Amino acid sequence: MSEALLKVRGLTKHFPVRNGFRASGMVRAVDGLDFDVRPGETLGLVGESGCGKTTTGRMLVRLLEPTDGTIEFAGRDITHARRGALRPLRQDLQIIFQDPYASLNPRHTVGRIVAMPLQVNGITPPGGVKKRVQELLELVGLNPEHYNRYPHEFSGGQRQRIGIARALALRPRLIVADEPVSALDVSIQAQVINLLRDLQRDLDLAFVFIAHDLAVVRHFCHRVAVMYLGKIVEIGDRDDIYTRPQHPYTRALLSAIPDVTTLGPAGRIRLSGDVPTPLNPPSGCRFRTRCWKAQERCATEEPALVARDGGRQSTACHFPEAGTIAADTGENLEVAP
Ligand SMILES: Nc1ncnc2c1ncn2[C@@H]1O[C@H](COP(=O)(O)OP(=O)(O)OP(=O)(O)O)[C@@H](O)[C@H]1O
Repeated sequence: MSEALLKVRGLTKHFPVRNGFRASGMVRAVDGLDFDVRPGETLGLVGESGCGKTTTGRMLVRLLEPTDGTIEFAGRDITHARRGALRPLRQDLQIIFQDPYASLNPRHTVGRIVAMPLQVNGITPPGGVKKRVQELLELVGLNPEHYNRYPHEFSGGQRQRIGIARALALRPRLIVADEPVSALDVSIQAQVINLLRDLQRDLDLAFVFIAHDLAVVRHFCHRVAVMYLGKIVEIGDRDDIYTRPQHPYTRALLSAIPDVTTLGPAGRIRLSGDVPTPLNPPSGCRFRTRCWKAQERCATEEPALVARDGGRQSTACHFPEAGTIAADTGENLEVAP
């Protein structure tokens, strides 16, 4: 098994909440994440809105300063890398944002947008910047002749392709893709996902793929980490997570996918109540206030991520589920080309 490209340990982000000038509390957005990503691998980060996915992604590419924990990339501790040290890092580590409308400067041509990372990093590729940008446009399925056009002249899917071309300009080794298709029509989503998959194969890219849509994650990711209220509650190989989820929350999330109809005897699991506030998360297991299996111990003892199945799957639950999901969930979840 190859060495981890990205190694995250105890990664934490707390945002202070102010009442006027006084700090009145902490939003515990991300609270002690541990995970690795190997070269060429895609790790899916899934969970409901507000569980800390975007905050995690932004810390990974150092757009946000972690409160605690460490981020190691290619054997280097980059947790608190300063501006000068970040420059070479930016080449290896890129981000694609959710909103292809907001993430492209409307006053710049496509050529200028895609060339920006090259120029900021003072890189002149052989053959020149224009040639490289046109190659990149071609690589993501856009017409290189559109070099001088503006973002508003493109559809949503095409704009996301422009964002992908920009992320690829420096030949990164890892891309954090933050909900890259959720703002797009379903038919376009499949095209962009297939593009990312092709690029991954051809360029040996690693991805941290942030999404709330479990069907998309299944199609694209090798491993999956399920987050709830700032914590990873379960992480493992994709097929294990989808067919043998052990954490009640993972089972509930999976049961909400329309095609997963026979989730054991329970069928569709409807979680009661709202996600508690990260300002004051529940003691013990954070999921316990919505968990049908919760017992006294869950309120007092925080469950650790415990590896099972020879380390392929780890679950943070005092009373994990056993057994396989009966449904053949694979085929129905294919994203059409
Ligand atoms: N700058 C900030 N200041 C205070 N709280 C913040 C800040 N950024 C995020 N949060 C809070 O941190 C928590 C996690 O937010 P985050 O955006 O990371 O979640 P998410 O899982 O990506 O959700 P979504 O899918 O809606 O983007 C939320 O409660 C959010 O309100």
